[in-house]
Amino acid sequence: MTEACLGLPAPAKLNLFLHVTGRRPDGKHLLQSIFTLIDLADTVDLTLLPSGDVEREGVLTGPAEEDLCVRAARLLKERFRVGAGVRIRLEKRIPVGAGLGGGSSDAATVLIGLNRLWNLRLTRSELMALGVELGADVPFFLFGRNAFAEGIGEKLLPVELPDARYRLVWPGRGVSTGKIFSAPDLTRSTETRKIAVFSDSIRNRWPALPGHNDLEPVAARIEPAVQKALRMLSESGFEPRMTGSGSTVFAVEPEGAPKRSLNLPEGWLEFRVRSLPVHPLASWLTE
Ligand SMILES: C[C@@](CO)(OP(=O)(O)O)[C@H](O)COP(=O)(O)OP(=O)(O)OC[C@H]1O[C@@H](n2ccc(N)nc2=O)[C@H](O)[C@@H]1O
Ligand SMILES: Nc1ncnc2c1ncn2[C@@H]1O[C@H](COP(=O)(O)OP(=O)(O)O)[C@@H](O)[C@H]1O
Repeated sequence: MTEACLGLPAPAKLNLFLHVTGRRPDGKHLLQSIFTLIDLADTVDLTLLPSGDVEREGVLTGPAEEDLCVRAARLLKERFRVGAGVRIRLEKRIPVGAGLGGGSSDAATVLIGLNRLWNLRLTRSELMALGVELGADVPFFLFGRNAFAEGIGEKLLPVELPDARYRLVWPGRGVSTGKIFSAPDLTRSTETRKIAVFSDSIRNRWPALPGHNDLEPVAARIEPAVQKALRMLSESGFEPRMTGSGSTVFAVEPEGAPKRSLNLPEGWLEFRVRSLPVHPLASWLTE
């Protein structure tokens, strides 16, 4: 029997490094990156509605057409001519526009949950092909485990990462991904490297992170709070890096290091998180 109500996790991600290696003919940027899942998560509640409506509740107040949960549900409903509907209740913990992939992860969780609630029996790769229509990070969350990414993030290979604790600082505001990618001073031609170069570096040099984030200097220029967050973590003895297009900065927290909180400006947030080896819903994804 199919459940009529599901309460599901949507974990955040970090980009351990992010290289911009070129552009596609449509202007989107080609990347190389390692994505890791972390245990900071939103909760998505899905309730089956026989009426066929897609309804939403929660803290996001923008137009429903821009809500990635609603867009994910409507995409599935229209593509597979589903008669049933859903009420989506979102409990948001992942800051918005933070480079933590919260919206993409929420959308991926909606796809995974509705696949079950609406009894669609779509495979992981079918869900990933739908997911990339919603955003470049969505396929990663449907892939279900830590990954080396190429293309715009849709070409994924599994990668083994050490179990790690990370310290995150969200500097009180988000940054726009579009603004970062359209900046004239963005480096767009970092040389493409083989995945082995990055995995060897992780094996031999951890907790030092491989590579760098090409989006970091641009975000730090556009949003001085990002620069300040990097400086604060660095002055506290960490080796900070920005995730994705920002605004969150993070650092590997060495095992056994003192757990002192940072003295952050008002409105900023600090998170201590652990890496996840697999997505909490990985067992719901079938080949
Ligand atoms: C940078 C990354 C890395 O994980 O994540 P975030 O930091 O946003 O979480 C992603 O590539 C974010 O991809 P995605 O989430 O699809 O970006 P969107 O907000 O849809 O993109 C906003 C705009 O940025 C540009 N864009 C985005 C992705 C890309 N690979 N090249 C681009 O040029 C496009 O002009 C797009 O219209
Ligand atoms: N469920 C959602 N959670 C967060 N942001 C969402 C969601 N649905 C739509 N958005 C929009 O997506 C944009 C990117 O949000 P988010 O995924 O949090 O950031 P990032 O891409 O930096 O990781 C925001 O501008 C926000 O308005």
